[in-house]
This record gives sequence, C-alpha cells and structure tokens, in this order.
Amino acid sequence: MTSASTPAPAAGDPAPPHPLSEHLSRFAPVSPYVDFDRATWSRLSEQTPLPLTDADVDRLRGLGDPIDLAEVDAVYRPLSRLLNLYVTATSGLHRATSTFLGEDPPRTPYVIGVAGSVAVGKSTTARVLREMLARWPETPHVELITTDGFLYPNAELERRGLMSRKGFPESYDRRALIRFLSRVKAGQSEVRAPVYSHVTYDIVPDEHTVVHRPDVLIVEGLNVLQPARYSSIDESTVAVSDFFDFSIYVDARTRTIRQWYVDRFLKLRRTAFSRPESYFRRYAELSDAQATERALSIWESINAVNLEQNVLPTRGRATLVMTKGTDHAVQRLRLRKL
Ligand SMILES: Nc1ncnc2c1ncn2[C@@H]1O[C@H](COP(=O)(O)OP(=O)(O)O)[C@@H](O)[C@H]1O
Ligand SMILES: CC(C)(COP(=O)(O)O)[C@@H](O)C(=O)NCCC(=O)O
Repeated sequence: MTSASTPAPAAGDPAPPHPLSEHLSRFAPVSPYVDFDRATWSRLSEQTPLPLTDADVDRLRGLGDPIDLAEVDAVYRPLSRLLNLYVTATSGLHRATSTFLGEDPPRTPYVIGVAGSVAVGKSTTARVLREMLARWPETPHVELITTDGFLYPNAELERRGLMSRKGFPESYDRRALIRFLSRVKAGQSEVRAPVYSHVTYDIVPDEHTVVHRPDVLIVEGLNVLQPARYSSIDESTVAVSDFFDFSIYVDARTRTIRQWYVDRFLKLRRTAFSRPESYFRRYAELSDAQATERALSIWESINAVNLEQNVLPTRGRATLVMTKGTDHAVQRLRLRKL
C-alpha cells in the first residue's frame, strides 16, 4: 500500500533502500576481489598482441586439458598484460628502495605462485604463462619449477608414515623449498631444486633443475599458498607465499576435478603406467571399470581430503582466482584489488 505522502514509484525508478540496508552494510564483509566474467575479462587487453600460435599451444597443453588458442586469447592475453604491468611497477619499487639505501643489488626475480587441486590443470596454466611472459621484452628469461621436487623421497615418507599423504603439507621439505626461494629472490646465479618423477612416483636421485637468475620464476604446486606453520623446533615461520609477488589459484568444482582426475587416470594407463619403470605398472592392465574404481578410491582417500582440508582453504589468499567450467574453459576471474 502507498501512503498519500509517498508517491508510487514510477517504472524505471531505483528500488527504495531496504529499511535495514544501512545497518546491514556496516557488517557485510567487503570483498577484496573484483569479479569478471570471461567476456568482460577478455576485453581488458584488446591492444595487446597474442604472441603464441596453435603449434605453441599444442606443445604446452597438459594431459586431458583441451586448452586452445581461443582460450589463450581470452584468458591469458589479458593476464600476461596485467603481469607485465605489475612486473614493471614492482621493479620500479625495488629501484626506489635501492636508491634510498644507496645500494646496487642484483635484479630481484618476480615470483608467481600457481596453486590448486591435483588434476585441475595448474601445469598447463603455468606453462602457458611462462611462454607468454617470456615474449615481453622486460621478462625474456622465465623459469618454472613445480613443488613436487620438494616432496620427501618415498623412503623418508615411509619412515614418517606419510606414504598415503603425498601432497599434504607435511609431505614436503618446506625448509628446503624456502631455502631455494630465498636464494632465487636474493639473486644467486645458480640455485638447484630436486626433481620428482610421476612415473617412478619418487624423487629422482642425483637429479636437479637449476634456476639461473630468472626475470620471472613461476612456482607451481598444490600447497604454495599455505600459511606459515609455527613450530617450536622450526623457528622459521616464513611461508612459501611470502616470496610471491603474485599468485593464481586455479579453481573448479570438486566434482568436476574428480572427473578430470579419473579421465586422466584412464588415459595414463596407455602411456605413463605402461612404462616398465612405472610405479603404477600394475594399473596398466586394468579394465575401464577397474581403473575408474581405483582412481576414485585414490581421489577420495588422498586428493579430495587434501583439497578440502589444505588446498581450498588457501584460495582466498590468491591474487587471482581463475574458475573453470566442466569443459576446462575459464568462466570467471576474481582479481584482488585490496
Ligand atoms: N601418475 C602420473 N604419471 C604421469 N604423469 C602424471 C601422473 N599424475 C600426474 N601427471 C602429470 O603431472 C602433472 C602435474 O599434475 P597435477 O599435480 O595433478 O597438477 P595439474 O593437473 O593441476 O597440472 C600433469 O602434467 C599431469 O599430467
Ligand atoms: C605429486 C603431487 C603430490 C603434486 O605435487 P605438487 O607439484 O603440486 O607439489 C600429486 O600429483 C600426487 O602425485 N599425489 C599423490 C596422489 C595421487 O597419485 O593422485
């Protein structure tokens, strides 16, 4: 009912404020993110050239990830432009600090973390970004490491009772990873990281990747956004993410990722699992139904638990959250503005 002193709203007038709106807005959390749908995001960098070709994307695509040039154009072109702006701004900030201190330190690498569940496609995201960023004249030298190299070797995981918790935060040598990152950030000319093999399911003895003072280092792994853990034995409470200048969380619904994990497991039977040195050799002979059952059991007992308990809770710490749909295409992007 409308009273005589309150004229009826005309069509097109804004809705009157809810009587409690002022009160409620005082308590409503302000999102630190600005939200984009795919189309709005893709329009953000129309002037930026796309440096990759179909052949490049074919080479970078991970197993089970159907990424194509249209996806790179819509999602990664704006992202590489944004990162180029951030890299330039950050190096200006470092120069200001050096001027203030009267020092001439080595150039500090710009470090980008890529987090998300097992099988969500972090590797493809990290590889495409590496390629795109290396095409900018400011950052020709981009290196990529995955945190699986810092998992404890299986013998040590067994000693600690952690063989069924591979990928959980406690299965990594966190101090070694932090040592590695501080050396890279300090501009050391050669920093070594251990190597993990998905085929032997273990650290490769006596093998290392060497990072040579990159302009940008991309660090990809499940747990890279974990907060520091305080421990009275380990006096360091530094987190891996303290070394990041930017971080990306690759996201999708859990039930979608579970399907991707199962699909990939079925494909791996014909490739990696059938190699004589494969830890999963016994799975190569399984029927589709048996392999699906095995994959679901690994997913539910290890990867889903880790996702829910450790990985998903770190999503809100990322600078950018990229959310994929069931077809792997990124549908939504949230960029931290606060
Ligand atoms: N059992 C396996 N054998 C061989 N390669 C694997 C196996 N599991 C995963 N991979 C590969 O290892 C890489 C990392 O996988 P994962 O940690 O699940 O991250 P993501 O799928 O998010 O990139 C991917 O390229 C994937 O195809
Ligand atoms: C090696 C991984 C822990 C991922 O390591 P990351 O590079 O993300 O640190 C993961 O891919 C894995 O193998 N998890 C064990 C359970 C499984 O086989 O799915």
